[in-house]
Amino acid sequence: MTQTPHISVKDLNVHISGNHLLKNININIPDKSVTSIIGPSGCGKTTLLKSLNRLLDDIPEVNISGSVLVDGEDIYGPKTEVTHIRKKMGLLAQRPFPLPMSIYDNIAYGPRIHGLKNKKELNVLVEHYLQAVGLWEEVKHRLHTSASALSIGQQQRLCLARGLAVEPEIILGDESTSALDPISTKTIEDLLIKLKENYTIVLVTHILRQARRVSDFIVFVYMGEIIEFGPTEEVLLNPKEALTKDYVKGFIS
Ligand SMILES: Nc1ncnc2c1ncn2[C@@H]1O[C@H](COP(=O)(O)OP(=O)(O)OP(=O)(O)O)[C@@H](O)[C@H]1O
Repeated sequence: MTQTPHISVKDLNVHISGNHLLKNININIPDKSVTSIIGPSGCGKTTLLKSLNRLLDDIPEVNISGSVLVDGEDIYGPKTEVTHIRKKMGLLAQRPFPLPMSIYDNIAYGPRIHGLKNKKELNVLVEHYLQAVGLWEEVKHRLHTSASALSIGQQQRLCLARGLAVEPEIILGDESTSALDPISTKTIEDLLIKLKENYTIVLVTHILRQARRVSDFIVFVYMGEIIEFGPTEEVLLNPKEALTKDYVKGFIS
């Protein structure tokens, strides 16, 4: 793989309540590209994604060993602060969760927490990130109305904009289009393809066609193990491993 890794996972093992959910995970996730994690239900896709920004920490009876290097820094290192790690990553969940406030305040929320108070600068920033997700024209006349009045697809783009406004380097998406209609799904997919110019993107998806449309690289996970990792066309059209072949042909689901 020629691209520089942005995230390097080394010998990662995750146990929850004694169950070995991720087994000896080793992977270099390339910078400024889309990597999709695919695999059957319950194979550990979301667990792997969550391990990348320490979202597993709060689970009772979790045991994590190995390392996840982001920009060369081990996020599980004893001196690493979780807030510092999370600031680098924006998470787009399955369903949009706009904050119970206006469209404007949703975007301004993160920058305000980080100390930005100047109204003009906030205005510029709110417009910039709403433009970035293609929402500006749709909402510019109602910025101070409640975000919850937006459609689900618009809310998901708002959540993406809210995440981008704290200037992460990495976007993590967990089945981020599963609650959306086909048009909103396409809008989010097109946005992710555009955003990879500036961000490293890691997605979990169970939709193979989506993985093919948006990803540069595919990780196929089966029963907590990485079976195959490589460029999208190779893994989906010409897989090396028998298990991957069975999965892409629909023999295992
Ligand atoms: N907090 C938890 N406590 C106990 N078991 C868990 C927990 N989180 C996940 N698991 C178990 O870990 C396994 C992997 O779950 P995970 O959500 O990572 O799979 P997945 O591949 O994302 O599945 P799906 O496609 O169905 O969302 C499953 O057997 C699940 O029940």
